[in-house]
Amino acid sequence: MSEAGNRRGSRAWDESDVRIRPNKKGTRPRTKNRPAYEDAVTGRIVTVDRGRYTAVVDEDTAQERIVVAARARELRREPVVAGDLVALVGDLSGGPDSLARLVRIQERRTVLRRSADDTDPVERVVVANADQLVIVVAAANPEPRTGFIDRALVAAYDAGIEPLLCITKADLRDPTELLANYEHLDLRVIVSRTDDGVGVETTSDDGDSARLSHGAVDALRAELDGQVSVLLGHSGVGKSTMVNALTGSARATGGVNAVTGRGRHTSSSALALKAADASAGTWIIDTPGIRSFGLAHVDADRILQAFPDLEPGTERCERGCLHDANAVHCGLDSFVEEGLAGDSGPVRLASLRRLLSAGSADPRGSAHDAKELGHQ
Ligand SMILES: Nc1nc2c(ncn2[C@@H]2O[C@H](COP(=O)(O)OP(=O)(O)OP(=O)(O)O)[C@@H](O)[C@H]2O)c(=O)[nH]1
Ligand SMILES: [Zn+2]
Repeated sequence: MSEAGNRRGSRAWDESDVRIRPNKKGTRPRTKNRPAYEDAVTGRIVTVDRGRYTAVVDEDTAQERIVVAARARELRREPVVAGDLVALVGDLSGGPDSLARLVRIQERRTVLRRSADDTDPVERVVVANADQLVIVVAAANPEPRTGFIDRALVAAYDAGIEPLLCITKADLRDPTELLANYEHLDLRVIVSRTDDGVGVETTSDDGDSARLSHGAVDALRAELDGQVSVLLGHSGVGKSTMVNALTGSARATGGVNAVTGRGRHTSSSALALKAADASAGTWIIDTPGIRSFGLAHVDADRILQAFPDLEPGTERCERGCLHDANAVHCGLDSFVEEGLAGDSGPVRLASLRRLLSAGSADPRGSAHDAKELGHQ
């Protein structure tokens, strides 16, 4: 992960930021043809809707404002998504009907992709530059699915994004049994429940009131502080109830208007929201309609990085070993048997293998899962 200084405001534009169409003669170096855009301003994309890119500029200053932009022609083929840091030129006033021009996309630190599914055969980038993936699962109603959690963990590890498990509705069922599946992972867990007496008053996007326990909301707020966090969860788990508790009334009263200058967010694209009373750079990216992330290109070695106790054991593996349950002569077996990964080695290896199989690219399996996860 790059330094915090790169996170916002800086203009670390890279030569590889953008593909410029080759010039017709093809003789001069491309850079000479590129407009300098010296007056470009950095914006953070909060949402994308029908070819219009909503960005926040001069973030965390008195001039913070929302600017709507269209992509410059040379960027037409580049996806621009929530969380992207972009260079904007033109009318940056943010006034009604003003339209800026988006001329460059800053190199992304991380990328989350949506899985291909029946409605869309292509894996697509949905969120850029996230630091954390908050996997929101209810202890009950709806029933938790460990397969969903496992796939989300794999997607996070693969993307180099820190996962965090948020269990909601612990007032309905004790989540101890569910959490036992994850106790051998190095995974932060926050357990949330309603607290009818003194809980944080909040409302779901559907208008249901709830009081969430202060302890959980505060703990989550602390984990999110200063970070860009993506929230992922099935419909009904209490995600919007929690997001509204964290972002305050602006969103609960319908709107992203505080952030986007528009009415209620109806499209299913990701939406970045500013957390209330948080440090600069604290963003929560909600992902309506996105229930899983692409696992087609998952690299076992990247998952292994989340298991530093096991990783040295792969030196014993044959080249191309997948380290999964079907691997023959996987060096991890003897490494763990000899106790080199400590007492928790065997259970950690079992967890690793479960995750590796959750991320396996069985086309029938993933199509089935995509349906089960209720993709929109
Ligand atoms: N018992 C209990 N109910 C909760 C809790 N958190 C949220 N709820 C309720 O669960 C229902 C669903 O919550 P939402 O916040 O709408 O869930 P969501 O994940 O945003 O669902 P979608 O809006 O469909 O994406 C609402 O009636 C909430 O009041 C909780 O901790 N305990
Ligand atoms: Zn191996």
